[in-house]
Amino acid sequence: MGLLKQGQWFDEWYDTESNDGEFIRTDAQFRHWITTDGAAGPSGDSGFNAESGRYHLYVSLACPWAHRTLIFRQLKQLQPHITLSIVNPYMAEHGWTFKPSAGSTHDHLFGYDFLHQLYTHAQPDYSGRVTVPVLYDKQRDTIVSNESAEIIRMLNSAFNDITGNQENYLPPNHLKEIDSINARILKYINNGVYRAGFATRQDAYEAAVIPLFELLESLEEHLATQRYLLGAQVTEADWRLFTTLIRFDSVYHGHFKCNLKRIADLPALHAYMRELYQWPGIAETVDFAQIKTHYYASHQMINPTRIVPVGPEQHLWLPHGREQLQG
Ligand SMILES: N[C@@H](CCC(=O)N[C@@H](CS)C(=O)NCC(=O)O)C(=O)O
Repeated sequence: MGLLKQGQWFDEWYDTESNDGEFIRTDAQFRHWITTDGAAGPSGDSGFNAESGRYHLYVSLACPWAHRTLIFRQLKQLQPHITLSIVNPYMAEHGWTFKPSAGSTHDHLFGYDFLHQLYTHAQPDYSGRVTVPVLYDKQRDTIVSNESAEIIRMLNSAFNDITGNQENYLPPNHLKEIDSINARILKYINNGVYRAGFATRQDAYEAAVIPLFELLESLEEHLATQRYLLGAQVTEADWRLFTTLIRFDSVYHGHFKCNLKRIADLPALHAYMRELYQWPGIAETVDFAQIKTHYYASHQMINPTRIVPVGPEQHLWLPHGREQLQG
């Protein structure tokens, strides 16, 4: 684990000491947008037109943020149009690396060994963390975006004319609600598990775990009568929640000490998660071997023996029974 400073790689763990033991996530720095006609998006430069074969996605199968982008590539049938490289799940002194193993690939664009080389290729004096996902433009030879929340919004609509897939996970009449529920889920769940797991003081850990379970319990209640977060239609908010839920029982419960309950103990949430897992094309984006190897083997300060637990047994193909909920 490390970061770049003025284009130089340093092997350093997250600094929590200057923040009272709390893990604070930094903002992604590449914020351009692919649009249908190349017009500038909400941030960044213009000129990133949606085109088949022009863009390349770098992901880790372990990473919940990168997983969002893989899911949207799948849902929006973008596999033939956006090529893919998958980093090795083990992340140590060099950060993310390219070392083909079960499920991981070479860097198909440059043949680099390390993901940080891609960052300095795009910006030689880059300073900051080297994260996945990365959406790369082969034509302009630069990074379009390394912010998953924005990449999935591009994938949701920019390529519609190319794929003919018009499914919209951001229905305009629900946009405000989606943004508002996303913000709570990001703070207390998606990032909450990391704030619990990376905390280096008891109070910082508890300050993350308690509200995490409060929100999970309230979603359990909500999803007992609502099929999806916003009612009858699956939206972006559901997919953003899903990538944390699906990792919960195998890594966040044990490794990150989020252990008041398992998702398997919350019947509505578990059935909801199973429905999303069983959605066409989604189970193939979930790789538990990579997920467990990444977290348990890479975070040596949390798990010094690097032993990867064998369990838990999961029953993700049990019927979800949620068809009867009307929304
Ligand atoms: N804001 C980013 C966060 C991505 C992120 O934190 N990815 C993690 C993997 S799960 C990463 O690459 N971490 C490497 C590091 O922080 O050094 C996004 O959502 O795209």
